[in-house]
Amino acid sequence: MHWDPESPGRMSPLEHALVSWLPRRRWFAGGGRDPHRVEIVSAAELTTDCAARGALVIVEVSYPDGDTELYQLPLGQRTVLPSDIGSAAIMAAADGVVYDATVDSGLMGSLLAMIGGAETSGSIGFCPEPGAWITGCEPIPGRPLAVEQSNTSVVFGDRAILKLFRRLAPGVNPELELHRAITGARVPRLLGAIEGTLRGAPITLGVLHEFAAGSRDGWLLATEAVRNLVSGVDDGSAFVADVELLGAAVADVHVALADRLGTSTMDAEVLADVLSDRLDRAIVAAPALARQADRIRAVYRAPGAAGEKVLTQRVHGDLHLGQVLRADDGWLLTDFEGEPAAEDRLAVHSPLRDVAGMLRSFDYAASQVGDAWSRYQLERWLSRVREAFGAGYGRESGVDLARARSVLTAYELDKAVYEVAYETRNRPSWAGIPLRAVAAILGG
Ligand SMILES: Nc1ncnc2c1ncn2[C@@H]1O[C@H](COP(=O)(O)OP(=O)(O)O)[C@@H](O)[C@H]1O
Ligand SMILES: O=P(O)(O)O[C@H]1O[C@H](CO)[C@@H](O[C@H]2O[C@H](CO)[C@@H](O)[C@H](O)[C@H]2O)[C@H](O)[C@H]1O
Repeated sequence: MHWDPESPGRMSPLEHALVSWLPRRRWFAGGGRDPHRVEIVSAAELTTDCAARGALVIVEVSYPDGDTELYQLPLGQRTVLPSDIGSAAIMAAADGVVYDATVDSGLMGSLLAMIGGAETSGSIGFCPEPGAWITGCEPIPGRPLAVEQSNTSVVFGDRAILKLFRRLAPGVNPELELHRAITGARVPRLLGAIEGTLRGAPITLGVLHEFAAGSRDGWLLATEAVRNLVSGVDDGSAFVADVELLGAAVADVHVALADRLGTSTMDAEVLADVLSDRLDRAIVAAPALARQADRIRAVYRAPGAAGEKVLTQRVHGDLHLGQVLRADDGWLLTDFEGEPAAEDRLAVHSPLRDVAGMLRSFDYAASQVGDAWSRYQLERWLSRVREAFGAGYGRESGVDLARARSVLTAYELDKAVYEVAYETRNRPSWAGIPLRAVAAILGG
């Protein structure tokens, strides 16, 4: 097949086509660089009952500066294409077109059935979780989510959602590792996974979860609440009450992670060094931060100066309103992969890191509208939201956020600094939101 690995050194026609196709994908993380070489390093053939061939392919992308990255490409090949294939087509060959298979509902159905059937293909295993309804299931057509993010998620009849990781790193993906550990906590139920080995190391290609049908994400709900507040539809109290439940859900997940994966302590000086390294990297993307660097580092050092120890554990790592779903029976936390492209040298953090992420997210939501009167209203609403989140979090975890103020402030500042870099790279017109937060924390 076109996706069979070639002998090293030569690029196949498909690899050539991928050199220009890949950088145009939303999930491609090359940071504006164009690869000069793509090599197929693994291909696991799919078992299909439709008129298509398919495979889960792993490619290694090389850049002129010597850097390399691994990506997963689910590929299909057909002579008669599915309708609406759009930009999924990669290469036309005499025996059919090769395309991104996530748009092919039949091939995605085959993938689901392979997980249900506990199949293996090459070095890849399709693994149902014990007792999950997926075991032995028939293929259900799958449709990709309209919003493409860092990865590609495919929904099966509102029953299951399969996240196919795009950029791959050796090792078990934390999304799978943490979900397996905290089954029963406020996260969507894990139904299965696609995992295997590459060059002798474990690798996770996909995770399958119960789909939270009818749920809405926290960002939609928060920005709707902000609009309703400023247009006088209501006083924002309904969302404030819901945020207390969100605080309790985050605490529930933290308690489960601590119970099942353990806790440890860290000197606050170590945390200050880690946050300081992150600041150095943020300054590369957003040099304007350099002017405030000394004052930022002073905030990071404050807990150490007070002789504090920091309780650490596995955490979510990139918690914000877009990562929480309000389902009929309460909030669920999703997407445990941590920050995209995280270069953090710590595997564990204080759970206050996630609390800080949510607090920053409320600020983002409140920054979506803006004249002087609404700013005044929104500042008051924001205090209520922060208080409600802290109350729910404290009730469920026993942690009094007011007593953890200096560590929490260090994490809030760290998140705002990260956001300045993230926005400068990805959405420059949003950079003012975290820049104002950095100034407010330093001034307060
Ligand atoms: N179990 C689920 N049920 C319903 N929607 C979900 C579920 N898990 C994730 N989603 C939605 O799918 C989208 C992509 O998920 P996410 O984990 O954030 O992917 P990515 O890693 O690509 O950022 C998000 O909009 C999220 O709200
Ligand atoms: O969802 P991802 O894991 O890709 O997270 C990245 O992108 C987020 C934006 O989509 C970014 O979040 C920032 O913007 C959000 C509003 O769009 C806001 O709610 C968050 O608080 C803010 O951090 C996230 O930081 C980034 O890692």
